[in-house]
Amino acid sequence: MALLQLEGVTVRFGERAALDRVDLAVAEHEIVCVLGPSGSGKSTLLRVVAGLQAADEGRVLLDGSDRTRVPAHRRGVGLMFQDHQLFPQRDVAGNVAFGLRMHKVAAAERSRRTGELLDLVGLPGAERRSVASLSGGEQQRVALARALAPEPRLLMLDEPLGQLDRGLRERLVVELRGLFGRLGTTVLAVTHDQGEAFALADRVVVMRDGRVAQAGTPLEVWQRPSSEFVARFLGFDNVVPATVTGAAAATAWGKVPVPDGAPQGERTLLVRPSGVRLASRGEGLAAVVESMTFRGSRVAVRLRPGDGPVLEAECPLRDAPAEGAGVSVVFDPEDVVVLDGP
Ligand SMILES: Nc1ncnc2c1ncn2[C@@H]1O[C@H](COP(=O)(O)OP(=O)(O)OP(=O)(O)O)[C@@H](O)[C@H]1O
Repeated sequence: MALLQLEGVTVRFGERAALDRVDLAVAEHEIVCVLGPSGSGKSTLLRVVAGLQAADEGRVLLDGSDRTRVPAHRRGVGLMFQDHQLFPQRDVAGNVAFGLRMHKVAAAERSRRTGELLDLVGLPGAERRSVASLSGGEQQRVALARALAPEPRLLMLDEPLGQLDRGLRERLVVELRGLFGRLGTTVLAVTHDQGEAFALADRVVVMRDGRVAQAGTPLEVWQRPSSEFVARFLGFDNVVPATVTGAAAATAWGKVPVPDGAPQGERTLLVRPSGVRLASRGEGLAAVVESMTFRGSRVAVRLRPGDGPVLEAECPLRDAPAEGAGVSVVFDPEDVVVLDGP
């Protein structure tokens, strides 16, 4: 049975549905990340599960029992907000133990648990430090320890690493995944950052205008975006209308080979940059190298073809072409995805 289940949940603000008949299940011990553009309903989803926002329609079930009308403080879910909202006048221990105090846990047990949690989040012995003296990343860890202290069955995180710089986020996200794995915490997290979501989650849910556009493992979503919207949201730009006939598609870039068994007819085609191969002049679609972005040992190449829209290609650093050079492009069907629908 799912630990958390949303059935047809709708939340309206005036005419507009911030959530529109959302169905979602989160299994025990699962880490689910909700992604989507600004305004797609991510925070509203968390607030409805936490009981901070009433649902106009539908049900929220925890452990199979309907909690739609149960107030926030009795739902047994933990929530960590974007701006981590630590109490500035309390020290680190005072912040971490806050929820335990609310639950009337005795002082000795509180301090034992606080020490244990600070070890867990990588801040051993920080009990007496003032929160103002902590770096952004340390404050984030304290906020996390505070959210974990009452041992919620379900922990909800709203942009958990939102304020931190990229390097720290990348490190913390790996630590968090390990931590949740060890504790067996079930997590529903919201983030803008795809990299973060894909690194943290067992499953990602992409939202669009209050609805679930796609849900799946990071690999599934990355390999097979369900729509042009999801493909573009993931940062793919090579998306064009196509007519698929047999093993090839007619596009603005000419004929593009498609994988075996691809759906036929009027479709939308995604070509991953890794499937745009630069060949010796004369073999395929003629294009000019417009610009390049260096990403470690690989180069993202922006191409201006003679026909059709700009193409993003990717190649190893050693094969990087010269800017302004004329090249030929051939497409690798392995990296072509025929999206469902036109
Ligand atoms: N209290 C409110 N009153 C009126 N409209 C609201 C309220 N809360 C949210 N909305 C609207 O509902 C929609 C979804 O908002 P929500 O905050 O859930 O989006 P989000 O995906 O979390 O966005 P962001 O990534 O910018 O935080 C938006 O159009 C927003 O303007």
